[in-house]
Amino acid sequence: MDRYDLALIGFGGVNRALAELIRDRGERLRSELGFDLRIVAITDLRLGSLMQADGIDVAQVLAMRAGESFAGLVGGDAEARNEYVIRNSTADIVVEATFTNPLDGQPAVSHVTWALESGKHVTTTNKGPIALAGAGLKSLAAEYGVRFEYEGSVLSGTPILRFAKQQLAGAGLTAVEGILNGTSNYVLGRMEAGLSLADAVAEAQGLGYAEADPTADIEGSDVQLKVVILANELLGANLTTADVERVGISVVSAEDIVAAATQGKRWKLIGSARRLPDGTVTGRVAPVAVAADHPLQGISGATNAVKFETELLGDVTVSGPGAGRVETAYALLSDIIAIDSSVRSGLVATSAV
Ligand SMILES: NC(=O)C1=CN([C@@H]2O[C@H](COP(=O)(O)OP(=O)(O)OC[C@H]3O[C@@H](n4cnc5c(N)ncnc54)[C@H](O)[C@@H]3O)[C@@H](O)[C@H]2O)C=CC1
Ligand SMILES: N[C@@H](CC=O)C(=O)O
Repeated sequence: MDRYDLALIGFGGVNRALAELIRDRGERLRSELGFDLRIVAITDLRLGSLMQADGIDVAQVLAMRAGESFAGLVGGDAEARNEYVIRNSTADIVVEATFTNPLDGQPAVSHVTWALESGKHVTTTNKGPIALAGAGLKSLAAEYGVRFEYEGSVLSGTPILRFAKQQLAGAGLTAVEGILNGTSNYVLGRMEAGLSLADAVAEAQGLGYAEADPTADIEGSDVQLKVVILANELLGANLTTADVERVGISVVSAEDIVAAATQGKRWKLIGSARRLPDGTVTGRVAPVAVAADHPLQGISGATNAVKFETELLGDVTVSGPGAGRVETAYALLSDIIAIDSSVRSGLVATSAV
């Protein structure tokens, strides 16, 4: 396959960054990866829908200003006609990057369902579909002979899901623990520097780290979804969010931060999943004041880190970007590379369109 056509569902920070990568690095990606990427459809609540089977002029849509809509363009419509576009566009791959809904994953679960049912591969950075409907969507992908990829759902562009599945296979993974949210880690660091919680959150929003509703970052529900994903994907569990106890960083006051610093400690929001001796898997999210000798103490800003506890290797810790528009767009690219690999090895078709 020498080209994949993409439908972008949601055109916010992450999918715009993917479009910019295609615009700015298309040639380089082609020579490094052996295929072209072309965008043939976009939908967004604020812009509407656009379908152009011969390829959308990416520079033109990236230059559109707030308040403009796709309605005036050939193949454009003022409404985000997600189901129609997902089912009827000529895309090989649907790229889902709408808001994460931590309650039921909708409408992203439907977006992924429609794409798989219409024989299109899916890549998503949206945590809702995999944490809240992962098993069903994976079965659907298998039924329709397409790939469902979601590397960016945990640690954005840092490829810890594939790393653990492929490189730690057979090592006897027993627990996963880490800093899994870039916004809260950034905010805690800025509060150490004297900023208020609200000002620090505003900075994280400006940098593209925060969820559309940053309560998910601050109150821990974003990490709760990620703990569910890690437990189910890597520890063979079947957890739901109700199984994962959750406390967010709003309980940590400026005074708590100063008090921890006087003891050489730093507050971190830690998410963990652990297999107990009886085989059950537990999950937890809570802020912890970690001491200087803790491997996660030095992880600052939007950087995240995960410690994998294994029977054969002991602890293996991976750190890298946990949030950010370009970093997360890279996760989508890594998923497309995984899809290409399956297509080239004959495991799946380009798409069933
Ligand atoms: N920004 C980051 O660092 C990371 C983000 N993610 C996830 O990636 C996804 C996208 O993130 P961002 O681009 O940062 O969010 P964003 O808020 O910048 O963009 C989301 C876009 O989706 C659109 N949208 C929402 N609901 C829609 C619907 N029903 N139909 C059509 N369009 C819709 C919005 O208008 C918005 O433009 C989210 O689910 C987020 O949790 C995952 C890892 C890191
Ligand atoms: N808002 C999230 C984005 C990635 O999942 C974070 O800050 O980690």
